[in-house]
Amino acid sequence: MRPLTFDNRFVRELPGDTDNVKLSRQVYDALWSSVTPTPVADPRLLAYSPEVAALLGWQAEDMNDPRIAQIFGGNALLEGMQPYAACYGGHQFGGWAGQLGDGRAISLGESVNAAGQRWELQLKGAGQTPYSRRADGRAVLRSSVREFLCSEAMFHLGIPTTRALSLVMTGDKVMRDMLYDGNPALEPGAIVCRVAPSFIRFGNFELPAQRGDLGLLAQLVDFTIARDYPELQGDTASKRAQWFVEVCRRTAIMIAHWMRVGFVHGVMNTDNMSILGLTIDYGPYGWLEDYDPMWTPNTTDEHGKRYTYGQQPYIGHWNLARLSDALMPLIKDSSILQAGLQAYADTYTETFGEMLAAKFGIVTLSDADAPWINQAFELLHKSEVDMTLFFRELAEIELERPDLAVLNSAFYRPELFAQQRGTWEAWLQLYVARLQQDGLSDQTRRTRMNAVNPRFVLRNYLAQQAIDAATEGDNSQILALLDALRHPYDEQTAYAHFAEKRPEWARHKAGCSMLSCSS
Ligand SMILES: Nc1ncnc2c1ncn2[C@@H]1O[C@H](COP(=O)(O)OP(=O)(O)OP(=O)(O)O)[C@@H](O)[C@H]1O
Ligand SMILES: [Mg+2]
Repeated sequence: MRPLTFDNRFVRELPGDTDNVKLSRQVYDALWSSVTPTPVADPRLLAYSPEVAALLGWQAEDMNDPRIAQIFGGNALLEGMQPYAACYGGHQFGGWAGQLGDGRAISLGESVNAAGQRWELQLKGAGQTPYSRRADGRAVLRSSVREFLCSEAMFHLGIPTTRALSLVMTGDKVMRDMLYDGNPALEPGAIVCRVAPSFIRFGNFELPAQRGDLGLLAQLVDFTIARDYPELQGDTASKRAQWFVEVCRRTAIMIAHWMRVGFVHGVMNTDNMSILGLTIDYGPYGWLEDYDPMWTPNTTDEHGKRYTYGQQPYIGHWNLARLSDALMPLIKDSSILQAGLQAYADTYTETFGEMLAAKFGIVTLSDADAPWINQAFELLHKSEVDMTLFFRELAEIELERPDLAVLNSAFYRPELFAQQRGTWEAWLQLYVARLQQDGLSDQTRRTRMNAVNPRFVLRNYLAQQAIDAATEGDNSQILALLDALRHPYDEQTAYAHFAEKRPEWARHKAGCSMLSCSS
């Protein structure tokens, strides 16, 4: 196996915990604790991402080395790794939750590849840390398969995200109450190795701010700017101001992409918001099937409906406002923070507007387009239409012979389509008239639309089928899905079965239509 070069700036430049016990506790005056992964019984590599391996400088022969399962199962370290768990807090479901920290994520080190790119490696489910609270620090197979596949699916969809290098089954069992209904059971354990330039979250800044530790806060802010935003220029105050605006901008772009593809994060607490604007923590996430802005996959949020699809742009703003509260004692000038929040709103509106235009195959949207676009979304909701299939098939409309039949496969309930047929026909006329104004050929429009409207997303039931097979010892579906999701905008007829709408059996099944945070 080719060696990796490590340059562990986070632990080298920032203060760490002086106490070396794993015991769950409050950690002050420090941003991390040194902690090694807890060994597992029989680590086996179930899958890996060749693209992420390549980022590190590894090829198939490196990944086939038996030491890979040992390292990414937490039983061995590579030369240069300095494992640690980060100390952070967060607002969860709208309230301040105090210290949280990496309860089960252990960063192994910051590898620097031949091109000079920094990729931090982090195990999720590697055992207890000082931040585990009352939990075991482990992760189950089902949640690890979901994290592994979705990280890579999101990347290939063009969405900023943490990546996943490997999926290792540990050979140990983990006790979980999957539905939080008082029926805990043993499940197979697994570990994902995630990869990102940085795993710093909004919550890393909030915790020292809440504790009034301005020195620590300033150190972390200036470290983040120096390591992760090296392009920012100027004196310290100016860099901090530009940085906050940039964090806001990136967060807006990330969330606009989620809305474009129908991704619902499910648990947008501030400890799950990356300072780089990357999608992080693939827990109870889900993909919209029938279009419903009020849908959330997270059973914990079933009644609160805080983290539904439609709320995400607003929650992004709310979370940035909490980050801005944390930075206020440091940045002091509220107009700077206000400018950042305004940049969030403006960037979101502009980016999502462009995406919406592209999704419908329109060159540029204007206010005059609002009525027919709003009507389209109302109809999608009322008629129970699959969002992904709708936009993909909409590209097949021909201006000379517009025919609603191209959309047939997107309807979950044909009887609703039949009932609302007149409204749909009227809408189609408006849409076609609007397309004619742009004068694009059918072919040009189709190509443009298919570049932003995926054929393949990680449908909730597909992930569950891959999990069920893996639990029986068959990883072939994980590999097939990983492969299909590599080219989400291509037709890939060989994978047509992964593009089908949710089957009826999955409508109310756990793991397919609803997920708890238990993982
Ligand atoms: N130390 C832990 N051990 C086992 N399970 C945990 C632990 N910490 C969190 N979890 C599980 O994960 C759920 C979500 O927790 P949280 O958002 O803190 O982070 P996470 O999912 O562990 O990981 P990350 O944000 O790093 O992706 C919790 O409801 C719990 O089920
Ligand atoms: Mg989390």
